[in-house]
Amino acid sequence: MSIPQPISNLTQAFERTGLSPKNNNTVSTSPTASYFEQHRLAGGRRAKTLKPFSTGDVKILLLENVNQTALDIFGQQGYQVEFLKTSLPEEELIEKIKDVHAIGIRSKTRLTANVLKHAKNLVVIGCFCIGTNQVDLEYAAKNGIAVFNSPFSNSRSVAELTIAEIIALSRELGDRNMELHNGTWNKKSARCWEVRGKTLGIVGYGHIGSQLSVLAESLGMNVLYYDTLMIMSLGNSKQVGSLQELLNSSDFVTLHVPETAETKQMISTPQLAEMRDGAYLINNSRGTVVDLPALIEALRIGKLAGACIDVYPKEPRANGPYFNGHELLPFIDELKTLKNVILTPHIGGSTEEAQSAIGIEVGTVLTKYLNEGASIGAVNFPEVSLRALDLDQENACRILYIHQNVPGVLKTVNQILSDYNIEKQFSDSRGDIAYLMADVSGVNSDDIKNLSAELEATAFNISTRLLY
Ligand SMILES: NC(=O)C1=CN([C@@H]2O[C@H](COP(=O)(O)OP(=O)(O)OC[C@H]3O[C@@H](n4cnc5c(N)ncnc54)[C@H](O)[C@@H]3O)[C@@H](O)[C@H]2O)C=CC1
Ligand SMILES: O=C(O)CCC(=O)C(=O)O
Repeated sequence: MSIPQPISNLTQAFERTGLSPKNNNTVSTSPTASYFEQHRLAGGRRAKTLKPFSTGDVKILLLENVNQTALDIFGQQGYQVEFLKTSLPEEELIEKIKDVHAIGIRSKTRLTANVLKHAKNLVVIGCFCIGTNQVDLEYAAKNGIAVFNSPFSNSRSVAELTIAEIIALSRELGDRNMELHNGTWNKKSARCWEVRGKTLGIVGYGHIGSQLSVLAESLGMNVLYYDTLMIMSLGNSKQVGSLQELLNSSDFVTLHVPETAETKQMISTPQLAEMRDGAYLINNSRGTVVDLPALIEALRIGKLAGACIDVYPKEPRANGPYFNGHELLPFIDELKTLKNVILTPHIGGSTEEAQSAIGIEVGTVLTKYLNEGASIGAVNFPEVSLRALDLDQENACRILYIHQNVPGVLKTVNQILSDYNIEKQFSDSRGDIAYLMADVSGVNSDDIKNLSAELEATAFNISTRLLY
């Protein structure tokens, strides 16, 4: 596995290749030839390599041990990458985010409005995971920062872990393992079951829930699911009309919903009371979805026969002991005293396959956004893309204009562009934000500077980038 180059080495490498930054405060959007080797246009035409309007280099901060595959992609672009294995405390994050153009995180780094307001050069955020609840998506959009995630690259890993946990709970594997590690032989079958013929209740039948449904049926389980949307049942699974119906009818309940206001503590004392006596609960979604003290009580009184928990209301920033007053401690201390409780450190999506696929997926979309402006797949932003300019298109530039979604913008923009030939143009909006991409020909470098200045000066401007 190659180790990311320190920034100083990268700078030297840029100097050798003549791509050295002259001004570190501006965004370079200069992809390397290798990127465009992979991006040929249909019909054998070659995509034109868009060069930066402003000189400088893209600086990317990657936190939380993002996979090597992403580092390789950014490395090929010649971006300056700073890579850290952990997330950062807020003050350090604010310091580091000040001058980066892109940031890559996983589930722990909180990109709040307070952090993002310091990110003056930030163009794009990559969540190298499914969940995006850790980012203030609205604040980011209003400030012209697109956010991308990886919607399904780790879904299978979570589904497989859940299958393993269903069997582990049913056979009390965690306890038998601990006992033998601690010197006790305890061969027992009482209250240990096969999973065949049991009912699995899935809350949230999205990418993970539906994949899990197929795997569970292959083990001979009956599958029920509850979702706020009407979703096609896979195999013999059945959608139920209410959470209560699912809780009443399931031997295992597993949660696969996102963190939202509606899912906060959706499993608390009343819902636990609705579960079957001796049922099991699995939470591999988000820590806020389950009321942990209520779960602890349900386990303590024997209402539930066991639980698996992968996610917690507040999780440690880095690997290692979480003691020293961490919020997790009181919960874990109580959970440790209970039978048949399996605790994992948020590893649902942590497999080599998932992390490598996520690195490639998010690395690629961030690169496309930085280099071409394509926002397809953004979770907080209008989704816009244009086919590339042809290699032989001289004197052309691409305008990326993020603006407030108010009447009169296009009139103003088209007025500014009216002296040039607009090759193609596309615009879309999402809530208060709109994004216009236009390829304009017949422009020289002075025209490009003027266009940029005029667009930035419009009253609706949030962010303007020009690529040529
Ligand atoms: N433990 C881990 O390492 C991982 C955890 N996750 C968590 O799992 C969650 C689910 O992931 P996916 O299946 O990919 O998401 P998804 O978006 O494909 O599916 C979520 C489903 O939940 C449903 N839903 C939303 N609110 C609901 C509610 N109040 N009641 C019932 N259903 C509701 C949605 O309609 C959707 O069908 C993620 O948002 C993430 O927080 C994801 C990956 C790894
Ligand atoms: O692997 C991670 O860091 C987070 C996984 C997760 O929870 C997600 O993908 O939403």
